[in-house]
Amino acid sequence: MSLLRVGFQGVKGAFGEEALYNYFGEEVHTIAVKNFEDICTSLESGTIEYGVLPIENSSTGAISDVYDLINKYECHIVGETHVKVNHNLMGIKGCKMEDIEEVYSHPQAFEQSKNYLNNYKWKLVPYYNTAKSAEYIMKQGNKKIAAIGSKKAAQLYNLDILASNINSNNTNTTRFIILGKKLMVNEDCNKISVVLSTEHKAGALYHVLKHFAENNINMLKIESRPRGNTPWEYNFYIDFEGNINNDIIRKALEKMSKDCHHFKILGNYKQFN
Ligand SMILES: O=C(O)C(=O)C[C@]1(C(=O)O)C=C[C@@H](O)C=C1
Repeated sequence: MSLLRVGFQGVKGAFGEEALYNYFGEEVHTIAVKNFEDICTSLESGTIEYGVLPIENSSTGAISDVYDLINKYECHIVGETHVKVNHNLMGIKGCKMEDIEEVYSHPQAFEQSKNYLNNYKWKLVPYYNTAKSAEYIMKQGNKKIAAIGSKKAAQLYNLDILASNINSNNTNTTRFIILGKKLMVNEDCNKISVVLSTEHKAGALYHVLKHFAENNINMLKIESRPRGNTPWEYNFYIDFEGNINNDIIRKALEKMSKDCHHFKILGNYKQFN
């Protein structure tokens, strides 16, 4: 039997890899890619059947690049999972705090560890991914550079942890989405994500959102992102409860789409709890 090919960003020890195993279990063929966008292009080309991307963090909010990607590419959200994210400062064996001059990590990790990092004057170097930063530190073998990442990354790349759990918030959690090529709906799906844009006129968004209230549909989240080529116009990403095979939901979605310029169902999946 051939294993499912599932992609994550980074290298072994990335939080994305942990999310992947949480969702699919260990019996999968994992494929590591360099950038978030590579997950979407790999789905498009068929190199992977599913991909895992971080979309939101409990302390720092939306991961905007991923919001933009799921609108840009023909991919769909087929699931979600949460990972408790604890960040650790790590350096090569024998490295001491006073040796450190530069710290490598993903910008999200810097943001999530802001309070701790504010106590030091280190140069923060944004890098592809937390685990990729740990791997880089190992390869450099230089005591002046450290990385921020998972405990697993420290173990895998033979690094010493100099400070553990440096995240500002001890409930720090990242929500990951599972992307597939097609919309997948079964009776367990209870969360829907859509992206839409409206005309730039008074009441336009209200006319879309009123369908939620009128049909007693519970909205879970709304996020806005610039549309890019039309300054000061926005795409709205909305998560709400429901299954698209339900008549009330289907009719509400039809009406909503008529009140929008752009309307795309991103996915119907089982909410993580
Ligand atoms: O997966 C990783 O290790 C990453 O570096 C990415 C990422 C992210 O983009 O949010 C994943 C989880 C944490 O929130 C910090 C960083």
